[in-house]
This record gives sequence, C-alpha cells and structure tokens, in this order.
Amino acid sequence: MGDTQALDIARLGAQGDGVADTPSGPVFVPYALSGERVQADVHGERARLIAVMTPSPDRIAPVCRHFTHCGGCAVQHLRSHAYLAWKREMVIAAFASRGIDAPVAPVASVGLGARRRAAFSARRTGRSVVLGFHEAKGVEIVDLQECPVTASAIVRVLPGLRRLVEPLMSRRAPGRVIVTLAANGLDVAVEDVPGDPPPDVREFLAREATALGLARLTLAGDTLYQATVPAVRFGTANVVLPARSFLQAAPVAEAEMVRLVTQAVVGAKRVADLFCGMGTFTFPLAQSASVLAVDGDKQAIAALQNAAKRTPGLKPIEVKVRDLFREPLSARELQGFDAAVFDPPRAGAATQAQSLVDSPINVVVAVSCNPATLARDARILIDGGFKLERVTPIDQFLYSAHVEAVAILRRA
Ligand SMILES: C[S@@+](CC[C@H](N)C(=O)[O-])C[C@H]1O[C@@H](n2cnc3c(N)ncnc32)[C@H](O)[C@@H]1O
Repeated sequence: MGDTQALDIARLGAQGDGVADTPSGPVFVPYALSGERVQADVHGERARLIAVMTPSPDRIAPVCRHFTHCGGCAVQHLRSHAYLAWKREMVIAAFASRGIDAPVAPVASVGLGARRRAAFSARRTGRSVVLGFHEAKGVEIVDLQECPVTASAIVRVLPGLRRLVEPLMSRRAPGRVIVTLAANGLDVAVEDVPGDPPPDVREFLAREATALGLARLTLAGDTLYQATVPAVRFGTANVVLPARSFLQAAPVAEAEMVRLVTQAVVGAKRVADLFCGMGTFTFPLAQSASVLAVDGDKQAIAALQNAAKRTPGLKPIEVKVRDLFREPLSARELQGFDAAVFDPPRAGAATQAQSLVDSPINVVVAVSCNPATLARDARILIDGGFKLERVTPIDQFLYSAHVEAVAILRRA
C-alpha cells in the first residue's frame, strides 16, 4: 500500500496518464484526466486511481470492456475533441523541444475498427489458450473478448485462433500471433513458439485454417497453409504480402498519409522513397514520377519489385535493398531528384536527413510514428536551409499514446 492522497490533475502526460504537480514533483495517475480532483494511492511518482472526486466534463464511458485492464489502449475515457487536442499537443511539444514553432494542422482522426493488423500474445493455461494483448500493468495476457479499435474481421476469428494455436503454445513463454487483414482475407503469422510441429499438428493447423477461412498461415516465416496469396493494394498495384514485412496499421490513416505525400511532391519528375517498405508511397508516386525505392527489408523490396513488373501504366520504379542507417543515400546519389520521402522506424533518419541537406533536393516529406525523432530530423533539415511548411498528425494508433505525423519541408 502507498499513501492515499487527494490530487489535482493538471494535465494529461505523454503516456496518457493524468499528471498532478505536487511539492515533491510530478505524480502520474493512469486514467485520471486534466482538471479532475482524484483520490489516489501514491507510490513515489506513480499512483493508482482510487476514485474520481470531481470528474472532468470531458470524461466519457470507455468503448471497450477491457479498458484499464488491457495495455492496448491508454485513453478511451476522454471526449473526442480533448483527446485529439492531446495528440496534437504531443506533436507541438516534440517540435518545441527542438526549438521549432511548428505549424501543426488539426489531427486527422481514424474511426473504430480501422486497425487491420494486430500483434497478439498467446500462452497456454491448462487445456486452453489465452490470446490478446498484455495487461496495462503486469505481465499477464488479457484474453480478448472484444477490441473495438481492431477490424471486426480479425476480432471475429479470435475464438477460432485460440483453438488453432493451442498445440503450438507452451505455459512458459508467450508466443505471438500476428493477424493481418489483407485485401483478400486474413493472413496469420505465428512467431516465437518452440520447436518444429510434427506432421499430425501440421495437419491439424491446416484443417483449422481451412475451417476459419484464412488466406494464409505461417509459422516462424514458413507457410503452413495457403488458400490464396494475401495481397494489399497500393495505388494501382496489388502487392503480395511477405510474411513479416511492415504494413501501415490502418488503411484510412495510410490513405491520408498517401494523400499528403503525393500532394506535397506534385510536379516532381524523380522522387526518392526512402524506407519505402512494400511501396505504400512508391506506387501512388509512380503514377506521375519515376521513383527510386529503398528499404533494408529484402522481402519487402522483392514484393514491391514483383508488383511493379505486373502493374501497367506506371513511371519507372528502381529499387535498392540497403541499410539506410549505415549507408544513407548520399548527396551524390540524390543528384537529379526533385523530391524525397522518408518514413523510417522509430529511431528516425538523422544521417539520411543530413545527406538530404547536402543534396540538390528541394522538397522533403518526412513521415514518422515518433514525433521526437521526426522533430530532431526536421531540425537537421531546417538548419540546412529547409522551411517547415506543415506537420499533420494522424491518429493511426487510436486510443494509444502513439501518433503518426507527416511533415512537409521545402528549401527556403
Ligand atoms: C515505418 S516503416 C515504413 C514503410 C513504408 N514507407 C510504408 O509506409 O509502409 C519503416 C521501414 O523502414 C525499414 N527499415 C528499418 N530499418 C532500416 C534500415 N536500417 N535501412 C533501411 N530500411 C530500414 C523497414 O523495413 C520498414 O519498411
């Protein structure tokens, strides 16, 4: 037990916790809201909410029965306008911390059921399996009965997936079950499970996959069952999904990102698409510009290249497999390009941003799921002579503390 205190919540922190400023420093109270007076059990700078004494007018009922138990969502209990303002503020603060007074647009919102990929954890308990996300506090897995942020086609198969993965799961360590709603069905990838299943288990898995109507089932990257080749559509291209490659989490967020990227580079004849993945931006860009698409994931690049060969009516697409952290595209290699798009993992693309500064490129669109590294990379570009035109936050990760953003920079 900690120390029970009444606290006044001053703001919502970056992880979605209510923050009370006390004489001994900030205290973080999960599920408390800005402006509320709450009773909390305080342990150092963390506290457990006991009761809301004065609720915020923006407090609403959560949409999911698992909220506060499941770690998938941090903020479901806040009215939409205040929730979106919190996400926007995170982006503004990240840029401000780099000394940038950023022109940040309103957040592009994404509705319920938009998530097309979910990475669940699963563990055997007795004769059954629990399948879901990890607890908000603690290490157990919440056995999901619903998930309003995830596509209903995924949520519907959870009971069947519990049956399917049962022979693969151990009591000791959790396995992972990554479910993707492709354009033509569900692609299920099971990872981090022990051993190679014997023939009878493989037969069982194929039978259950058929019964569930899955498009494909892979185990540690190997295809165990395939009814149809799972594919996604980028622009006019159908790209066959590699088992493990990156895919934007929500198609409506992706569509907004594509719109912002393609509009920013209108008129460009040659575009470099860096950290291109399977071609989310490459194919829409290639409708009007030739594109150099670069990524470190061999499978993603192969999928992109195969789709490019099959898709008529596109400008030329050249591809490279390359580790852009160790070997960013150099200013020399960027000669002749009018624009660049980069969409790195959370670590950002500092060295790549520096060589963009040294290149003749006039327009850079930076896409990121981490406002902190996005702001750092924007600072490099701004110091190198670019002007930040606009940053658009996109609520791709509904109810979590994450936010996607697209920044457009042009040479001043
Ligand atoms: C956020 S994803 C974006 C992918 C793509 N632009 C999209 O929208 O689907 C980041 C991409 O960076 C790639 N990546 C990660 N580390 C890399 C590295 N060191 N060099 C090159 N690419 C890398 C991943 O393979 C992944 O495709």
